[in-house]
Amino acid sequence: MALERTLSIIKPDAVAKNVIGAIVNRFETAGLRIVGQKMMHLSKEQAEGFYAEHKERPFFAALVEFMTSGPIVVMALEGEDAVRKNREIMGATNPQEAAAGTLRADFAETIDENAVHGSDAVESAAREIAYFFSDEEVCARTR
Ligand SMILES: Nc1ncnc2c1ncn2[C@@H]1O[C@@H]2COP(=O)(O)O[C@H]2[C@H]1O
Repeated sequence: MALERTLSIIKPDAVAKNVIGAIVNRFETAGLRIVGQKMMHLSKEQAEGFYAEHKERPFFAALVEFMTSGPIVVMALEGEDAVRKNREIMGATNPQEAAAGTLRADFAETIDENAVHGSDAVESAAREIAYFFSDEEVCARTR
């Protein structure tokens, strides 16, 4: 299985609930390693740019408003099969459909405020990591 990197965002609702550590613990327990991490408060332009693929969707304005409503934690996660593993840990986009024990089942109530984001493919992961992190801010694990 391939060593991959993926982008994870702990969204403003989850940061407000003070569950950053609980969420990070799920990733680490599953064998994913944090190779980049920072807290940010996105500007409208940063949020619009990150979610540009959704700009024609009816929920776009609400999504940008939500993602700029408070700080977020962005992380580059590394591990075997990291993209799929992250998505499995997160659960379905809509928390009402998320499997028991997943982050969205445990920490989110609505599809609009669903606690976490994760890249959906290796290609989008590379783009999304580069959106938030410079090369120097992603640190290969050397031990
Ligand atoms: N109908 C919808 N389909 C997909 N995403 C939605 C929808 N409504 C709101 N969203 C939000 O838009 C976000 C886009 O990507 P995320 O994985 O961050 O999580 C998604 C949801 O929080």
